[in-house]
Amino acid sequence: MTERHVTPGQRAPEQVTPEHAPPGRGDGLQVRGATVRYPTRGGGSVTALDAVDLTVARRDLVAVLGPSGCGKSTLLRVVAGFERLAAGEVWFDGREVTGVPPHRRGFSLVFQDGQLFDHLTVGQNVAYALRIRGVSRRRREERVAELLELVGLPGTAERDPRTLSGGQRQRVALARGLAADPAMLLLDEPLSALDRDLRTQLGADLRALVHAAGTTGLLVTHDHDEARLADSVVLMEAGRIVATGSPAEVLGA
Ligand SMILES: Nc1ncnc2c1ncn2[C@@H]1O[C@H](COP(=O)(O)OP(=O)(O)OP(=O)(O)O)[C@@H](O)[C@H]1O
Repeated sequence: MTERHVTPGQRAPEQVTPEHAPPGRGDGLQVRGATVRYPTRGGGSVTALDAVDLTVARRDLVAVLGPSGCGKSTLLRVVAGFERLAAGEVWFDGREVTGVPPHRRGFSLVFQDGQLFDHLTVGQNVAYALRIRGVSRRRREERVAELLELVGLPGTAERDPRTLSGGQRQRVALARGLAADPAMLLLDEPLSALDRDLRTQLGADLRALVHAAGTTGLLVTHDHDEARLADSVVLMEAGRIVATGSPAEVLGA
């Protein structure tokens, strides 16, 4: 993130931060004033996101960290295009995408449990988006081999996903998410279903993977160690961003 060294209350007056720049300028993701309210039973509403500003520079991996219910997943869904905003805007690479439906944003989502298709092979899972796009079989096979290599599972294209470990399945889910060259990779607690060792292993690779794939990543997590893997960390509380900076700045050394 370009405002990596800026935390609330520490902004030098002469500094022009992306928050103050008009949306549309600059590469990467800009969320401006995003507000999401959910209706409650009594006819009122709960504010899940309260005028949130978020900037993610292209090719960075940013972690959104915070306690349960603080609005992390809602923010991720706003970026993905699954939430109706009560106020605010979402821009990517200088283009406003606020009203653009999820499948037209060119972003990929990876969830906690990977959600692989068990009736398909590993390779068919990874190639899924390419097949829908009509990419030739030969090119698909090449790309699948590249991606499986990238996630540390070379030579597994013919495997049945049910024979893989939890960590391997998450790697396949990441490869599948990257197959269509997404402009953004949106990761919702991608490691939390894994046991500690696998979490450490895959976590250590995650930032390198995002960088190697040349994509921009947003990682939602409630785990401090997981957040440390990112280039920068955004800390949320009760629907607001309360700190932004490098992992050391936000979480301490
Ligand atoms: N569909 C919904 N209808 C009503 N309220 C919702 C809905 N989705 C989320 N909320 C509320 O919005 C707030 C933010 O929820 P969100 O799922 O974004 O939090 P979170 O930080 O991702 O939590 P967790 O880590 O537990 O997944 C919470 O108070 C939650 O109860």
